[in-house]
Amino acid sequence: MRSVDEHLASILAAVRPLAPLELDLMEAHGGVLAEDVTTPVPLPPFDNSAMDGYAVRAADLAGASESAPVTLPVVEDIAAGDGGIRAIAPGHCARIMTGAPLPAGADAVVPVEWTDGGTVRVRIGRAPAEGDAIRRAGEDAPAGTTVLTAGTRLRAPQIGLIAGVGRRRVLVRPRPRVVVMSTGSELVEPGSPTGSGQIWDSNSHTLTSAAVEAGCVGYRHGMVGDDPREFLDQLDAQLVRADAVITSGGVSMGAYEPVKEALAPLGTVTFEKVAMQPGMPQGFGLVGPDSVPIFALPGNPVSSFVSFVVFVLPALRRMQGLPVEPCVLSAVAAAPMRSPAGKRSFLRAVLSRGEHGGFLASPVRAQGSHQLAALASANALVVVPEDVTSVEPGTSVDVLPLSPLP
Ligand SMILES: Nc1nc2c(c(=O)[nH]1)N[C@H]1C(S)=C(S)[C@@H](COP(=O)(O)OP(=O)(O)OC[C@H]3O[C@@H](n4cnc5c(N)ncnc54)[C@H](O)[C@@H]3O)O[C@H]1N2
Ligand code: MOO
Repeated sequence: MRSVDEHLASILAAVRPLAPLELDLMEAHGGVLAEDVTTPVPLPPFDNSAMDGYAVRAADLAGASESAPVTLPVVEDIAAGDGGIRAIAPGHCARIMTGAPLPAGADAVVPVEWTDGGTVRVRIGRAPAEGDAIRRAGEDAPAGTTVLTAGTRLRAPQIGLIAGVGRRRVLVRPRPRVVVMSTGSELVEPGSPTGSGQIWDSNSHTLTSAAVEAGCVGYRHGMVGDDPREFLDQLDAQLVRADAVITSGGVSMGAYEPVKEALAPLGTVTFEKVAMQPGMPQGFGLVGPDSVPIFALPGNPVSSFVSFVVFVLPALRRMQGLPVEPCVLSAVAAAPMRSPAGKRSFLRAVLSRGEHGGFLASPVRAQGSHQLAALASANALVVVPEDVTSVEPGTSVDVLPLSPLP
């Protein structure tokens, strides 16, 4: 039997990062930056007001209070976007709005709430300190600063930042397009009634969602029956839109194993027994003229999801130019756990904060590779190494979190 590490290494050796493309920001969203982004201007680009109020010279208001307010003439109104060059002389002030450029000579902004709101003269009942309510040019990032580095996932704030430094297009590794196909003549599309012996196709939904959560574009092709010819035809039609293909089912020892029967003769996809639980039967290889990676995962719902986490996720990260090492946490086992000798087990568990701030891993009650409800109640996988058959409560275990940390 092949080890988990050997199987993963052979996958990673075959998978390359996608070529970077220059994309418009809205298309780049979700991709991974393939260049460093430097701001050509300071951020903010000019000194401006943080409040709606009055731009003043702080010295003019020294000692101002509610009982001894100071009245200043208002020489002008400055709105956000106002492009003129403005200045205030000693003993004067300007009405100013949030985001408007600070006039020369002003060194503080008094919020309108401290005043009577006057437009010709204004009475101010509190003394500001120098610099109050002023946003200085470059205080967020001086001109020439690298504000984002290659390898950063472009989520909403990063997209906003690139727009904020004036760029419309950016070089990214695009989101890999992942086609997901389920096989099995027992499968029915959810929403349609099942007949005797039939079940609804959950795997294509799980795996497409997992691909999207991994930063990819997911194309759920849905189900193919148990005919290898039909499977190959449909695969062929899907390859035009695929950077990777994931299939589930049809890879074990049964009489009808369409994925294995269709792909094994190609000579570019190999089927292995991997020493893990769940997820033992695995296929991986390259298909089509563009050598698209294909992951032929086992059909049991928990097995296919665990296989995704252990093998597909690192490959999809490699395709995006991201580090592939999983985030492994250390937790204390809250209950006993068992694992077959010679296999690496991935037990479904709930990770929580323990009494002393560390993590506690509580295995969920049902550990069968068909038990989807139990999987959905878990937020982590406890990894039990090949040479360990029993884990006692209170001992330390490695854990792969499946969702944001508790
Ligand atoms: N004689 C042996 N039998 C089996 C072995 C073995 O080594 N020798 N391995 C077992 C293990 S481990 C696994 S895992 C499964 C893998 O089987 P397949 O990949 O061939 O998958 P299927 O037989 O098509 O389905 C297995 C199971 O999963 C259900 N399934 C499949 N697709 C879906 C889907 N899209 N949505 C929901 N459920 C799905 C299917 O109905 C079966 O119950 O083989 C064991 N057998
Ligand atoms: O290895 Mo199978 O994936 O246990 O059910």
